[in-house]
Amino acid sequence: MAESESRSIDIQDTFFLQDQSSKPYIVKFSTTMLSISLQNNDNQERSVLDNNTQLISIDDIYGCLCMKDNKDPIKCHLNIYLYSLRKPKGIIGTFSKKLTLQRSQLLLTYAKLNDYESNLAVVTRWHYYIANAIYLRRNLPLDIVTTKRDKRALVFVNPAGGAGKAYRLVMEYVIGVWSEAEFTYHIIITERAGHARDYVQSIQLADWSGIVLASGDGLIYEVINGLMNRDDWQEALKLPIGHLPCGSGNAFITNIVRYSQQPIMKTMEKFIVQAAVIIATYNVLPFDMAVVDICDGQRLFSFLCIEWAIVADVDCDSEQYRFLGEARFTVEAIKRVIQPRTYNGYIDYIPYDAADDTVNTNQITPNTTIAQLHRHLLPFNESIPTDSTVTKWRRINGPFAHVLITSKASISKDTIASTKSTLSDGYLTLQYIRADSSIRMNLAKTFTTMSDGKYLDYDFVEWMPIRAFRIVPSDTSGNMMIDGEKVSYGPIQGEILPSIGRCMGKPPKLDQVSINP
Ligand SMILES: Nc1ncnc2c1ncn2[C@@H]1O[C@H](COP(=O)(O)OP(=O)(O)OP(=O)(O)O)[C@@H](O)[C@H]1O
Repeated sequence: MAESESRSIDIQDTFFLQDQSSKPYIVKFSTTMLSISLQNNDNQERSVLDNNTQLISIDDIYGCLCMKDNKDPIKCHLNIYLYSLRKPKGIIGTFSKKLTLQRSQLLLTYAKLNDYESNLAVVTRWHYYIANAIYLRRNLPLDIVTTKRDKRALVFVNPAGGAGKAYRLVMEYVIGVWSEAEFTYHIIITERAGHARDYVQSIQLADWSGIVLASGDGLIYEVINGLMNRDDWQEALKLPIGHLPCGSGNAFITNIVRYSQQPIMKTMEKFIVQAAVIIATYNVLPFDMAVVDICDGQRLFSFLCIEWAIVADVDCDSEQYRFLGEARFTVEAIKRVIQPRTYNGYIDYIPYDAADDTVNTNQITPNTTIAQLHRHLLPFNESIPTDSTVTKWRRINGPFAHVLITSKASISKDTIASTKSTLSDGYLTLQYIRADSSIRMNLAKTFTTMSDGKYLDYDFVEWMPIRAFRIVPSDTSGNMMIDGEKVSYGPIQGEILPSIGRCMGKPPKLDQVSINP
């Protein structure tokens, strides 16, 4: 079927609904909507549902499958899978007006013709139209459509991530959704730290539709750095990355869901289903990264944050409470607020200026070098000029209590560190708190308002959008982290790489329709 033809389909037929098997319904499908109406005796159609519930938006359908009836040898079913805002089930739904995202299914039964093969042929045609409409509404970039449509996603499951439940969560909550969506994949269970990084350095890029990490943010960082370490990193970067939240922080998928404007599901089980549906029906979205040089000479790539001071200490030292899952950060933060440390050194930075010359991702060709991405940074042995009349660089001297540089809004599921950031806004946000006589009180206020980012409103928290930075600690030991992974302690510098990554996400939904099939 030509693409132009599939974009303008308009089909209708008569089906039975699973729970109302004696009444025929007229079902229409028109690329963006499925409508269901009861057929009257005089063959007229009549809406069976109230005004809010008679239409199903294609945006809320994540898959459909044809199935044989297990009793009647002639009937064929079209099972349609939905993930949509609905009233909660049971007693909560009776009293609550709030809608929540839920999986549901609509079973349409076809039995108009006299034999199973003929009924199956009709249902197969419906399946084809609906599946194709789901694919087309994803609006994928041409290179993905032409080279990746029949490819599987490479999925890494980290059995050591979070509270160690990744494999169980994937089997219990993800595989079913992906079968219903006909999303194909190949699973690898990581055997050690560094396994996924090594693996992606030698994959054939053409073999895979994308890479999915069932893990926390640490494995995403590993895979991004594995891809960036390839000679063909320019091509490798085009593989979309998906995230199933199975770690402690799970910031990557949190930022993706935030961007989609869907409510973020509270429980781990519902959150992973939400991510599985996004991945199965993903749009390709760009995300910002940062190139980061560390003191031992390594050049690394960050998608989330560069931590020093108290946040790095909390992140690193909470490893001992890994069995607590996300709660590990809270336990360590309380300890650190009671006994705060001060961190000496200085921070150089270039303020963000939208008019600045930055790397345009469309300009990245197979010949682009990493050095060409790295526009503002100088070798560590060259000091940064600080005369503001001749340079864009500025300096802030410590001592500090808190220093954090982020490229996304959320640095974990429960922490918003930059309320205005999106997936790809083209800047990093530098924030810091000075170590002064109110340090304990200021840190207590900060940690108790991090869940919604309100701490950024306090006068003692300073923050600004920046293009590049260099942090030079004067202490010789401590914790320095990139995306939650510990790196060598010492001077660290970095620069934003706008929109250089691709992720499996969902654009904001402007026309959300409420459904109740
Ligand atoms: N089989 C394995 N055994 C031990 N460690 C592993 C294994 N596979 C991966 N890792 C390492 O586990 C580390 C943490 O992984 P991950 O990010 O998935 O979980 P997390 O740290 O709990 O979550 P978050 O990063 O969101 O806080 C990563 O650095 C990764 O290299």
